[in-house]
Amino acid sequence: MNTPFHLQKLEYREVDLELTKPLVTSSARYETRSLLLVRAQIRAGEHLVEGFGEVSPLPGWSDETLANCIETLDAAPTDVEFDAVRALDEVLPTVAELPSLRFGVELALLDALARLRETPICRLLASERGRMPLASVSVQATIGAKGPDETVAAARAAADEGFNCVKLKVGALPIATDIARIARVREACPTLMIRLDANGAWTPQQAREVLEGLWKLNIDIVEQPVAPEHFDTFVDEADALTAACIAPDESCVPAAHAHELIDAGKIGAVVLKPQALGGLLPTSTLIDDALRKGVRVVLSTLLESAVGRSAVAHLAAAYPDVLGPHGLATGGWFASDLAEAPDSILDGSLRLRHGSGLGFEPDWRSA
Ligand SMILES: O=C(O)CCC(=O)c1ccccc1C(=O)O
Ligand SMILES: [Mg+2]
Repeated sequence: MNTPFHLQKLEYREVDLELTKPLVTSSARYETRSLLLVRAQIRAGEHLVEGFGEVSPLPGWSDETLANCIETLDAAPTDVEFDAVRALDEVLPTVAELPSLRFGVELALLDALARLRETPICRLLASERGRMPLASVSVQATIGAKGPDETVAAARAAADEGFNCVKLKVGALPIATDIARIARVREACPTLMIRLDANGAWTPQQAREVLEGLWKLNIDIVEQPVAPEHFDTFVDEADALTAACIAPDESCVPAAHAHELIDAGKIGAVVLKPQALGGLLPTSTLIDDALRKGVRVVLSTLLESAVGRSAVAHLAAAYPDVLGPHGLATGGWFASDLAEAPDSILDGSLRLRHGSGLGFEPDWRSA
């Protein structure tokens, strides 16, 4: 990835994509997804290539807004030299300060560079570590905060489609309802891997009660049971086997805190969202850290379009030693998207698109 190149142009378009139904979590409700589709044009020797990226901070998830990103991008210099994509932090420091903007611009550069090399992004990333990429990655079915009957129906449908893991959103409904939902899914699907994501909604006391009642149901991971301000103490006070099932998600932002949590050796798993962590490369540093510490990694999206989802899928594919399943089965939430064909998920595995870079070119004109 140490090919020097010249960034000639960095353009963007604002895109609003409609969701099939509002996404409801314990903390927010989203009806459409607003993002910037970024296009970078790079020159290396006599070769001119383009690459695409997506900037999509999720309102309520971080302080950065699309307006901040636009303002910063408008003011950023182009016509700049890079000796490698990693030089982004020095070459465009204002861009690097906003995680989603850094993610989108870095992705456009990686996509362009991979196209220049005529190789998929996953291969570019894997070859840095002397690995071959995976052709498909294991993914979980993410199920929203629906009532017990609907939750069971969604979990059954996922299991019938071949998913071996579901993640239930919890914390938005009364605790007794959540417990009933989880117990009913376990009863209906005895061999399914079940994960939970509370998005920080429970108080430490509530989380303790729920977690105590859950061990019989064989829950794999509980994402962010309590809010970030309580998370570190909560983990410190949890017994070792409970802590092994707890994974920070919101608590992984900023990335420096994710490094701290991984290095402290107190959690069994970590959820990493490259969109919130500043890009694929900063996330890969965190994955390397987690692998060294024996912490399981789940890669996840922040409700991105096909561009952002593909980027995360390429990162997952670049790490054959990271099993997931990853939080990448969210393409179905979009009524319209930036790729022509939907994500190919069969038997709980997402197949990477063949071709250079991301494996497809979003339609710039109609975006
Ligand atoms: O991780 C997944 O399974 C899918 C993505 C997901 O759950 C999510 C999507 C948008 C915003 C927040 C979250 C989350 O993990 O909390
Ligand atoms: Mg989460």
